[in-house]
Amino acid sequence: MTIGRLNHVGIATPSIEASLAVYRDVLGATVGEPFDLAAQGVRVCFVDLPNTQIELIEPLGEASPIHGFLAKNPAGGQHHVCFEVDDIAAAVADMAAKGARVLGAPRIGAHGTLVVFLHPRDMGGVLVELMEAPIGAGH
Ligand SMILES: CC[C@@H](C(=O)O)C(=O)SCCNC(=O)CCNC(=O)[C@H](O)C(C)(C)COP(=O)(O)OP(=O)(O)OC[C@H]1O[C@@H](n2cnc3c(N)ncnc32)[C@H](O)[C@@H]1OP(=O)(O)O
Ligand SMILES: [Co+2]
Repeated sequence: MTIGRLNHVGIATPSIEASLAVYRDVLGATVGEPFDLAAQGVRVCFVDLPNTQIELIEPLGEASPIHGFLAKNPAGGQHHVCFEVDDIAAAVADMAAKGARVLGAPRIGAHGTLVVFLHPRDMGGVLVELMEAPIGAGH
């Protein structure tokens, strides 16, 4: 497996509305509309940049996978990086064969394609998301 483009950087925040205001009103970026992704336990808002996206994520309740992160980092902060891959099943098999802990089965992510996470202890302290690139993404 070879990782492809940096699809997005995930930023955990206690308030999507406050964070998107910073990107839109202070930094001048184009921000999308926030939406709930209940299956992943997060509310999401994308910030469009010329070369990638910022993914603002706010927890939907205490069962959210980012609840613990925000308990340790109440102001929020960088949570994960997401790289595109061509074939997520092949990527999962390759990562497992190389000893990286794959966190659960692939599931539909915020872009409507399959995503999977790799444990930060096996990724140099960074939570890594692999995302199957949309067909026709042209990379
Ligand atoms: C919007 C949908 C989707 C998309 O399409 O883009 C998303 O991005 S959803 C994003 C949120 N979802 C996830 O994060 C799912 C995967 N995450 C997990 O399974 C867990 O969060 C976790 C990574 C296993 C952490 O579990 P948790 O119980 O919160 O923490 P622990 O205390 O057990 O942590 C163990 C260990 O890992 C360190 N850690 C935790 N989170 C991070 C992080 N974001 N970045 C770097 N390191 C992290 C934590 O500090 C512990 O380290 P040690 O103290 O050294 O053990
Ligand atoms: Co993400």
